[in-house]
Amino acid sequence: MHSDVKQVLFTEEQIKARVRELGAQITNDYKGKNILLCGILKGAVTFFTDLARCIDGPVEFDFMVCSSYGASTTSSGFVKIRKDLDSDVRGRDILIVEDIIDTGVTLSKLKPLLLERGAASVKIATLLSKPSRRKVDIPVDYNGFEIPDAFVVGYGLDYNSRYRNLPYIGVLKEEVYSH
Ligand SMILES: O=P(O)(O)OC[C@H]1O[C@H](OP(=O)(O)OP(=O)(O)O)[C@H](O)[C@@H]1O
Ligand SMILES: Nc1nc2[nH]cnc2c(=O)[nH]1
Repeated sequence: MHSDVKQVLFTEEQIKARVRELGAQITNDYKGKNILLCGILKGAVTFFTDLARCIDGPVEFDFMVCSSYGASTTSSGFVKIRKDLDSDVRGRDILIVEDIIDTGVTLSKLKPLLLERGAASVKIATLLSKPSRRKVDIPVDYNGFEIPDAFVVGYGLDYNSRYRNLPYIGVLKEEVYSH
């Protein structure tokens, strides 16, 4: 375990097993469909690549970069698209892939946007969800794990751009924040 981490919430093995379950569920639900898998960079990248390999069926990849302002305090947080999808989404079955849903503001803006653009369907897969932090009610179609209101890192999630490469999900020691 990294010396900055005080507790491992989910081990590499636990994550792998859960991602396999989600992949099987998605495979079953999307039979006969061609999924446009949309990863929200950067945090989702690890989950995205693992989940994609657990889906048995046709999948295309696309990515977005978003940032939100005011999301932690208000449901009317502003979400800026820093990099848009390359694909024309009209008539496509989109599965948005996120690492974590916190306030829900990011997805509450993205989902209607993709539907407005003419997507046939838009569903959401997230590795982690913090329901106690929700400001906007957003239906989550595939959820890896519900977690309490603790700041977690690893498996794509960062603190100050670090720890994304940890293979597990962990809680940082308080002293790491106070420096
Ligand atoms: O539910 P919300 O409160 O809207 O928060 C969730 C968003 O915040 C995180 O991204 P972040 O802005 O940290 O960027 P990153 O993925 O590049 O780390 C996460 O990946 C989601 O996109
Ligand atoms: N890295 C990281 N980003 C977040 N964004 C919202 N909650 C979290 C969290 O617990 N960890």
